[in-house]
Amino acid sequence: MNVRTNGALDKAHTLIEALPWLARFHGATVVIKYGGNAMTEEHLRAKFADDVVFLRYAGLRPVIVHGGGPQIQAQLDLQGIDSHFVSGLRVTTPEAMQVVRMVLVGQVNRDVVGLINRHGPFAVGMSGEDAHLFTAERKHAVVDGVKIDIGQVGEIVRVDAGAVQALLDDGRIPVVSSIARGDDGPDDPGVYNVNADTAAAALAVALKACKLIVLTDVEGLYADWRPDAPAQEVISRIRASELAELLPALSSGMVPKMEACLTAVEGGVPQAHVLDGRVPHALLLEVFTDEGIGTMVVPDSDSGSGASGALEGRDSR
Ligand SMILES: Nc1ncnc2c1ncn2[C@@H]1O[C@H](COP(=O)(O)OP(=O)(O)O)[C@@H](O)[C@H]1O
Ligand SMILES: CC(=O)N[C@@H](CCC(=O)OP(=O)(O)O)C(=O)O
Repeated sequence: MNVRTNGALDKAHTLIEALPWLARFHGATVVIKYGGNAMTEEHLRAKFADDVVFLRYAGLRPVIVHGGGPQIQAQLDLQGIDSHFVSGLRVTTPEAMQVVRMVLVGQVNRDVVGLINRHGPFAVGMSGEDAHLFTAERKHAVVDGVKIDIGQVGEIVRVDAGAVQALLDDGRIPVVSSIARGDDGPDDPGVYNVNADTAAAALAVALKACKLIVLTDVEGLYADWRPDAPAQEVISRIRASELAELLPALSSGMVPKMEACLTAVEGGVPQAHVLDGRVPHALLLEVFTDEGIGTMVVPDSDSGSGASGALEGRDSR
């Protein structure tokens, strides 16, 4: 066998490794939260779009919910509007809300749609306000047992996924901004800012997705996280009850991310993942390889033994 044949065999092996996953996920809905580095670095942005369109051609039904925290922050800074975070959520004044909505719906959503549509007429953008997709009520943060007003931040109380389902049935890739319409009486400000991880989880539950995948800028959930500490250990698989125990000890952006994974799994989504968006083709590595990558959250009832053969490797990680 020559070197060229070896290379071809490697490629064939890679394709065959994907076979059980292709069979398992054919026709399944996957909700992907797009954010972090994967969203800001040009070469990763192109690979993300390749992966999403690959999933679609492979017979899955991908739905994108995008973030945009850094883009919002840049615009707030430019306009001299003060903003800070409490428990991973942006304190949102009416002035900040206008910027959040403009940046997410008018800028980031358009960018993501354009990126995917380089491959063809797949992506259709929508705000969570459209067709009553997300309805929210005012959310308060609780710090050390004290309730704190964080402005126009919403807690999703209803999801009407009809418009998203219709787009999926039409072969499209819905791209959703995490803005919700308000519906809480006379004080209702009309529109709420929702953390994008939280919005993705709510949509994954409503769509009965087979996976929620959250892309971020770390390898996954670190067992003992400290900023700038080298070589930290990533938790590759965690059950819902173990995660619930760990949640109070988590900090910053990981709080809404892991809460989102827990909400999804407790709401019936069989697997929720946090993946490193800095790794090129992270999505394909998670969905179509035996090992998977990042952190996988599973229900307590998950036995950890796969259906057969190659599935066992990853399902028991
Ligand atoms: N246990 C943990 N494991 C991993 N990252 C953590 C942990 N606790 C806090 N973090 C921080 O959370 C950040 C991810 O949240 P965030 O910056 O909001 O991501 P994104 O922009 O992708 O939504 C990581 O970059 C890291 O600084
Ligand atoms: C309430 C709240 O915090 N909303 C977020 C919405 C965007 C988001 O979640 O973006 P990332 O996923 O990039 O962090 C914000 O205003 O930044």
